[in-house]
Formats: sequence, structure tokens, C-alpha cells
Amino acid sequence: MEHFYLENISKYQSLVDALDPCPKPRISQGMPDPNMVVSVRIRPRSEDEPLPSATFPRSSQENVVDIHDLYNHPRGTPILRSNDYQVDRLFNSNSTTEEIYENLVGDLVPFAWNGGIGTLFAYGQTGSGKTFTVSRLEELVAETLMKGNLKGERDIYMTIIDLAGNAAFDLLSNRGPISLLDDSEGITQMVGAVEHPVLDMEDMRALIEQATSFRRTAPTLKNPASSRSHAICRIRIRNRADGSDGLLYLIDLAGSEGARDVAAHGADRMREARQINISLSVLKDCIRGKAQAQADSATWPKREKLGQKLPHIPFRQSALTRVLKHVFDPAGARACKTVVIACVNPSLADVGPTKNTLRFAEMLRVPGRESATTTNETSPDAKSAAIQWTNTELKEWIRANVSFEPHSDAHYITILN
Ligand SMILES: Nc1ncnc2c1ncn2[C@@H]1O[C@H](COP(=O)(O)OP(=O)(O)OP(=O)(O)O)[C@@H](O)[C@H]1O
Repeated sequence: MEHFYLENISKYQSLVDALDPCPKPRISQGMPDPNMVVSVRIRPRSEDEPLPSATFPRSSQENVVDIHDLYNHPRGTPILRSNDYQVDRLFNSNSTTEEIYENLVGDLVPFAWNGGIGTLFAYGQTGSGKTFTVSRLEELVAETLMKGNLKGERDIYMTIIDLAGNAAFDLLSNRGPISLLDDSEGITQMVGAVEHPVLDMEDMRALIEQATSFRRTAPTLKNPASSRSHAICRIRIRNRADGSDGLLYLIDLAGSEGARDVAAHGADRMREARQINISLSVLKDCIRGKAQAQADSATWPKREKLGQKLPHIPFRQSALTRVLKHVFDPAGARACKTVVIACVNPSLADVGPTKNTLRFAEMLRVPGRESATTTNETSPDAKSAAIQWTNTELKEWIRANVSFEPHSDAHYITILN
């Protein structure tokens, strides 16, 4: 395929240049949920990449990205096939990790400091910039925590583990094995993982560096230093005044590779890739389920009276989501904020995986209502804005988001109004 793209670079450029610079705008799907933000980061194209960029942030509409692929038409000249994707925040190839921290991730720190659970996931194809992004974000989080500008006395503890399939390892104890066991309350404990107290910036930096050096890596076609496991950095922030704690998770997910990339590496790598893809699929269902549950939260008292159950979120189906039970459990009472950064490589050579990543990012979004009031960005005590849907709005939402037609007014009024 790469050969076909290389042969047709000038054809591709002329087709892209002839495109309408202001295509038909995407219909807004309403205000994003401030507690669940899905973003995309487009990394710069590397200098040795021979193919042009196929990933274009749309200048006429915020947070929309166009992907133009060249299709090898069997009975004619190559044609352009275009797709567009919308997310809550888009960071282009000039954006720095500092900007991403300022605009997207920084809020998670005071939120966890005040007792909430803040989670960041970096998702994307291998070589798309996940580790590049998360490792700098970890340093910026550490600087904020250690600068002393946040109010109150806290003790800070750090654990960094690595999940490969169902096996887990402590990256701060020479990659010693740890067991994931459920306690009597059904909470998955990381037995054997050491929680390190952190006193200053130097402590934190040393722990992050130690973990990076122990991360299990094996080369893939796309990235010679590819990480084949999910790295979970957990920072527990204990309030000295009342003993309560907040949690911050920074998660560098294993690279999602296409079958074409792993085929060259044999059966073990194929099995490993399959396991990674399954855990990413369960994660998608959990993030989406959680976002849906948050969007529906205002209607729960009424639903419970009608004898309805909390939505099912399949967090037990993978080791990654079991460890993150309190992020995903619909019965969990703790306030959560989640940020996803979908990382993409803009090159035409990677256009297939890039489309998969952007499709994945879009699937995580559960749009809210246009006029929904945002919650207090930093306080976990803030209650979600009460989302009161009219029946017409609800039917419009169903039409735009699911494949079947809403049937009767009465049905929706009973459940959601
Ligand atoms: N925003 C960026 N600016 C400059 N270089 C970048 C950027 N993002 C990624 N890179 C470079 O691209 C290469 C691959 O990045 P990285 O290792 O972070 O990918 P990854 O998605 O974590 O891959 P894997 O899943 O295989 O671990 C690295 O050499 C990294 O320095």
C-alpha cells in the first residue's frame, strides 16, 4: 500500500489542493460533558517520513479533523476518499504538551487534591506519541503537586504498574510480579505493588524515570521502542485533616497495532496484539458506559423508582478495567473526571490506523444537551447539571445517535422525562 501512495504523491497533492476549504459543517452534538473530555493530539510528521500528511484540522470548524485517503480504484485513476471526525478538543502538530496540560489535564490535579478521581488515558496506534505525551504530562503534574500552591496539607503516594495481558508488574520494584485480587468488597487490589511516599519533586522525578526504564518494550514495525503493555501511574493524595484521599491516574495505553504490523512478528506478537485490542475494546465500552451513566445521572432517582437497574459497565472483563473499578463501577459514589487523548500520526502511510483511532475517539463521546450548564471544574462536590430533556429533544438525540427510530412519546416520557 505504501508503494501505491509513494507512486501517487503528486496526484494526491493535487486532489487535496482542489478540495473545498470550507466543507459542509458537522452538526454540533451539543455541549460535551465537562467530566469526560475526548481529545485528539496530532503529532508532527517525522523528517524521514516520505509521505505527506493525510490529517487536516479543519480551519472553518473547531475540533473537527478531515482525513483524506487515496483509494486505488480498480478501473480508473486513484480517487480521494474523505472522512471527518469531531472530538471535544483538538491539538494540532504545533501544540506543545505544556498547552495540553494547561487546557486539558491541569484541572485533574486540584480535582484529585480535593478528593476526586481524575483519570487520563493516552490511546493510539503504536508510534503515535502516547509515551511522549504522558511522560511530559507526568512531570507537569508532579510540578503542580509539589509547587505548594494547592490549599491544605496532603501526603502523596505513587505506584506505577505495568499490565501485559492478565499479568501485572510493579515498575517501581524491579518489575516484580503483582497479583490482582478482589477483596471482600469486590475491589481489585494490586497485591505486592509498593506505594512510595513522595516528599518532593526530585523523589517524583526519580520514580517516573525508574518506571520508564523498566517498561516492557519490544520492537514493532512502526516504533522500534514500542510499549506492549499498559502503564498505569497512580498518585494517591491523602488529606491529613480527615484521612480521605483523592486519586490521579495517568495511563499510557499499549499501542493499538493493525494486523498488518504484527503479522511480520510471529504468533506471540499476534497473540499479544489480540489481547491488547480486546482490553482496549473493553475500555471503550467502559468509558462510554460511564459517560452515558453520568449523562443520565439526573434521571436516576426516577428510574430507580420504576425498578430499573444501574447501567451495565463491563469493567470485570479485563485486568485494566478491573484495576480501575472505582472509575467505572456505576454503583461507585466518588466524583470522577476523565480525559482521553487519542494520539495520531498524520502521515498518509498511517491513514488506516488514524481513522480507527479517530473512530474510537468519536465512539467515546456521549453528547450532552446544548444548553447544559457546566459543573465547577475543580470541585468534586459539584453536582452535575440537571439534564432535563424534553421529549422532542430526546427523540432528536435518538435519531442522531442510534440506528432505530424512536417509536412512542409515552415510552420516552415515562423513562426519561
Ligand atoms: N508531539 C511530538 N513532537 C515531537 N516528537 C514526537 C511527538 N510525539 C511523538 N514523537 C516522537 O515519535 C516517536 C514515537 O513516539 P512514542 O514512543 O511516544 O509513541 P507511542 O505512541 O508511545 O508508541 P508505542 O505505543 O509503540 O509505545 C518518538 O520518537 C517520539 O519522540
